[in-house]
Amino acid sequence: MTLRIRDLHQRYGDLEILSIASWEIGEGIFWIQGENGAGKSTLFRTIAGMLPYTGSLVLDGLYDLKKHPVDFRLRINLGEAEPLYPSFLTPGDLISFVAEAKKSPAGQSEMLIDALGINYLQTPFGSCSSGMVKKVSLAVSFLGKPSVIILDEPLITIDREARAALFALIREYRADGATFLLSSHEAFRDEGLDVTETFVLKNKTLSAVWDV
Ligand SMILES: Nc1ncnc2c1ncn2[C@@H]1O[C@H](COP(=O)(O)OP(=O)(O)OP(=O)(O)O)[C@@H](O)[C@H]1O
Repeated sequence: MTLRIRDLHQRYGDLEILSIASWEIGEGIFWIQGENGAGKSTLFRTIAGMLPYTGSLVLDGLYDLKKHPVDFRLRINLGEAEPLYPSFLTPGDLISFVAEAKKSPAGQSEMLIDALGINYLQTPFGSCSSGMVKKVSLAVSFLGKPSVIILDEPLITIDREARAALFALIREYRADGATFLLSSHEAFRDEGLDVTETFVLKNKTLSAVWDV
């Protein structure tokens, strides 16, 4: 079992966004659908250990986020839908910092920088285009040896070449055992991605979708 959720509740103030009694996935590529505001980004941030929650989240059958926060976070990466970084920081700074935190193997940062065409390593984020910021956020979500990579709306703002490079990386990491949770309002059908299962987030919970 790659990821197991039990009795997960997530709220902002008095507003409950998630109430998931039980959800489990093995290895694969999972597409998470949902209308605007359904709570996909909230779900992803919660699974990535970025928001307080009640319930249990277990990765690889071994690491409970509450009991093993460091081991859990080392093995799960999140690429945010609309990433925001301090304007004074450069892509080079961010990539080196995350590479160290994620125990990235030698040469991996350079491979990702090259694959995604990141050519403004020393330009502060404040002067980078939104597509460049997004490419950097995608690059850092592949650093280390993650069991699960969550990509929230990975296709927004990136150009055609970066899109092709992203799908190639997803296929490569999947072949190496990584599991993906992807959200997108666009279908992935034409991209040659073998989606294992599709779920829809609706009424605060996840349900399987059989006929997409
Ligand atoms: N920090 C926050 N504080 C309070 N409410 C929030 C916060 N973040 C999100 N919400 C609310 O929680 C709900 C779920 O938002 P979320 O961004 O998770 O949805 P989403 O499915 O990712 O939407 P979209 O497809 O539009 O990106 C929305 O009603 C949103 O307004």
